[in-house]
Amino acid sequence: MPRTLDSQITMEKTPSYFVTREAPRRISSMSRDTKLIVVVRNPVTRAISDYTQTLSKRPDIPSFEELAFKNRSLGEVDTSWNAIRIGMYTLHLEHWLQYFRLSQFHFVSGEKLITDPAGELGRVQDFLGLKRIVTDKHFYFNKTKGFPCLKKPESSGSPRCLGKSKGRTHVQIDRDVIEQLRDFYRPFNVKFYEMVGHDFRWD
Ligand SMILES: Nc1ncnc2c1ncn2[C@@H]1O[C@H](COP(=O)(O)OS(=O)(=O)O)[C@@H](OP(=O)(O)O)[C@H]1O
Repeated sequence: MPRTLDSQITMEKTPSYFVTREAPRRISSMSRDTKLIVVVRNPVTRAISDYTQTLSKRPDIPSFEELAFKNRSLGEVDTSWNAIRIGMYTLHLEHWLQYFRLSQFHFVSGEKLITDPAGELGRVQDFLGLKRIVTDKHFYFNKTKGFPCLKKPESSGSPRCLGKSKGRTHVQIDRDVIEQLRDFYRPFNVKFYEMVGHDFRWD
């Protein structure tokens, strides 16, 4: 991490920190006061998004259903498949809480980040102790992309949306499979809401 002045904060992100076993120990040995921001979304949608991304790189992988279940008729979900395991947020959080206090975490709703980006980023700025500089006036809804985009990023004068790999059309998954996964995740979600004191309303 680069050195910073007292008036500066340094941010670093990678999607896999939250689910990487060694990450909390390594980060806490670097700084125990680090603030941690985690974007979470409905784990069922997350799993489908994850699969859609992998499929775009490796079109020959088995179907979502084949990977998601050990035994579909018995409803046995394969928790060793990363796309499933990552969405079991309580498992990961419990491990992080051996190194950090819950008050050091802020959980961003992946759903609200799309429907109300300014509101969600307002809460991030509050958590970081920053003035609310990023507000509604920085975003517009891009109908072609189907997502909010930045009106004018700092680095250029023209609007900017996230790239093609963000916001892909998801693979169609059978309704029953989705129901089975919802049932599977429900107890994990409820426990997660209790742990973080916020109901993300994923049901
Ligand atoms: N503004 C805006 N534009 C486009 N996409 C947006 C935006 N805000 C949030 N999202 C959601 O971000 C999802 C992709 O993020 P990833 O988790 O794949 O990113 S990363 O791996 O952490 O870099 C991506 O998930 P998918 O829709 O499943 O592709 C989006 O739903």
